[in-house]
Amino acid sequence: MAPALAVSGIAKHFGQQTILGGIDLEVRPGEIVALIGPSGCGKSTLLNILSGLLPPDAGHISIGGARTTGFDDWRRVAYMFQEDRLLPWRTVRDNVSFGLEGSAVPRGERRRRTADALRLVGLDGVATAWPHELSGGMRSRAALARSLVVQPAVLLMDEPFSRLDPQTRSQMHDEVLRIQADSGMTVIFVTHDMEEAVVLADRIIRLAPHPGRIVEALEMEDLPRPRIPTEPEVAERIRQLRVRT
Ligand SMILES: Nc1ncnc2c1ncn2[C@@H]1O[C@H](COP(=O)(O)OP(=O)(O)OP(=O)(O)O)[C@@H](O)[C@H]1O
Repeated sequence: MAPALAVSGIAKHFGQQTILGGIDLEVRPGEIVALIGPSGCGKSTLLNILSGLLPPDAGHISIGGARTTGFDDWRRVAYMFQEDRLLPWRTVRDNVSFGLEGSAVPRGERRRRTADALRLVGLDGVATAWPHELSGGMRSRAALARSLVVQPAVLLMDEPFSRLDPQTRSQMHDEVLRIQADSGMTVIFVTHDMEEAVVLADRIIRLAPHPGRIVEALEMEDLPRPRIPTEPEVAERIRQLRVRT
């Protein structure tokens, strides 16, 4: 099967600085990949390139086996940012349906998909609430629903849960794993939280700076799920990862 996402020779420069110096990566359909590495090594830059927001200076990206050529190729790639970016003047439902704005999806289908996405994250009861009425965890769910409404083949997340308290963060991890298992979508996320990396990822990719490059890929598939961070085997993986970074 073709990789869900493949990048080859991706490079990016800002001024004189080489931020990414030739990244090669293949992610298979349904895989969950964590990108880790020290601050400034180019994780967000790589995610911005994978999302189609930022053009690379060299290299190319394929989605589902097809080389990307234009905006439309990224239709089924969703991007969840560190901040939830909810629009305060829109209800929860209208924030979620915003994910489909500008797409060719007809109105009835939009309504249906929005309701499905809200149900999937457990927010169907607060569809008409305003963002300021929501808790941090609910805002995060709304942001996730806005990403899911496009029915993404690939979900990119840049430290999406870093602002949540540990308990809510752990609930969001369960949600992501449940939704991934149901949908089969591919997930690539950036994190500084080694516990998050171990609990979620099938593979952990470590980057190093100057220039940003991949230095290690750790297969995690041998670690049984569900992964409870306090269980000895899981705790040991987290500890090993912390020592390495
Ligand atoms: N638009 C830009 N213009 C100039 N330099 C930039 C730009 N965006 C990022 N950089 C620089 O590129 C480098 C990599 O930034 P990036 O945000 O990708 O790193 P990161 O690994 O995600 O860091 P963090 O973990 O702190 O989020 C940094 O040195 C940053 O200052």
